Amino acid sequence: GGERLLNIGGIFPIGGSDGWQGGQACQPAAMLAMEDVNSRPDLLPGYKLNLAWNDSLCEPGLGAAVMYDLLYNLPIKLMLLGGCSTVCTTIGEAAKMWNLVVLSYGSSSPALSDRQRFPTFFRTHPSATVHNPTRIRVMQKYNWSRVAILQQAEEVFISTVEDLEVRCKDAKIEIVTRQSFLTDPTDAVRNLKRQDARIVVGLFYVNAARRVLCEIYKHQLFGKSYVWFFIGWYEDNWFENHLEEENLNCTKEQMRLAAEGHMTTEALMWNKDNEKTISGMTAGDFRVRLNQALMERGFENRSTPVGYQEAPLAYDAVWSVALALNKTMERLTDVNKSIEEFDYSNKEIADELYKAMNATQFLGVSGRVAFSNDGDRIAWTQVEQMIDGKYNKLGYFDVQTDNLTWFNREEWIGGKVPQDRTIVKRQL
Ligand SMILES: CC1(C)CO[C@@H](CC(=O)O)CN1
Repeated sequence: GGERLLNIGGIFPIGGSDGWQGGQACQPAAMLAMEDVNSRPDLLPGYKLNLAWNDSLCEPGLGAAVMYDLLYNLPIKLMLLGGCSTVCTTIGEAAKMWNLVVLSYGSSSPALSDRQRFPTFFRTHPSATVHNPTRIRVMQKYNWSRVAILQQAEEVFISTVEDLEVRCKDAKIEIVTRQSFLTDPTDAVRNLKRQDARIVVGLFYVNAARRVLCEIYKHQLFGKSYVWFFIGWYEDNWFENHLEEENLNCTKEQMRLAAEGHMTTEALMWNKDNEKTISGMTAGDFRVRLNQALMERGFENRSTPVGYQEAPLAYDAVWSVALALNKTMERLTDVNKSIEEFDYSNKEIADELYKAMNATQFLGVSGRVAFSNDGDRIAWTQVEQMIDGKYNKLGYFDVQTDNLTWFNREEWIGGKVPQDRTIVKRQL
């Protein structure tokens, strides 16, 4: 009661069917964090953080309209929370006109790691390029120095592959071929076979992944002589679902056979269950509270809403904002200024807010929260392998310390590590 408000804006992708409707779980998660930071007497003393938000449907046009509505109406907002990549490329670029920091909990596009275009953009969601050092590290572990790339022609995968190519060159790993397709992977998969590709990195959305897997089956590009790297954030039995409705002419058994043994990489978005974080909760505690909040909104606990996996990123994004505002207020007090003077044109305060966000460091429910100079989330990744139709954790990779934690659980169909090329035995 009687506290003054510090206002921030929020744009969440909730409705619609394009892109990622992750606001369904991320907006409730953000509200949990709002509750928690506002009940901390040591944070923003004398003030209460207030979030004004609206739904972008993950559409850039509507996202821009929501942003203008937030910024052309009082109260003045001190920062913006953003969701999916397409919306963040729009608001992230426009925000500099209002000297506003934009913090995204749900954007993976590598294009957003560009300080020229997005000078005030940060994200608690890692860029899709976070997988690449992990892919390279696993290739080096098995001495694979001849690999192929198969990708869907989508912006996020095109820019991820560009990053992967640079890293392969640095690591002296030859990319024997790079095949891309729009919707039908038939020709691309056939070309992989023609080039005798054995170790393939596949980058596509989950519906395209099913089409690729069926082609892999038809061209027999699976089994003891092949290793496929797929993306790890598809739903668990993605390769058996929706086969009829997507007109896949492969049976469940054929899809399972083709999928056996493939590896995946993904960014870790949930901290280790039992470690206490800045809020006092463990990630396990957070999961319980999030499930409760989602039940109260009518989500049955069977159907996890879109964005459940990314919910810790939204929770930690609000903590990042609160900590940055807190640090800025302390610094402004030292120079006899107040954050209440911010009016979108006050560069001095905007610079303090930027510097505070840039220096963020804390343990959140999504793990250690820190940003690179491009505003990118620095995150751990995990490697899994499909064994008997189930994903087994093979290890974790921390790119900052170049540390690979490996459990030695991998299994190879032929009983030994597949080769990256045909070995021609010389007749002695
Ligand atoms: C891991 C995934 C599904 C990647 O896309 C993000 C959405 C986006 O980049 O627009 C959300 N998280």
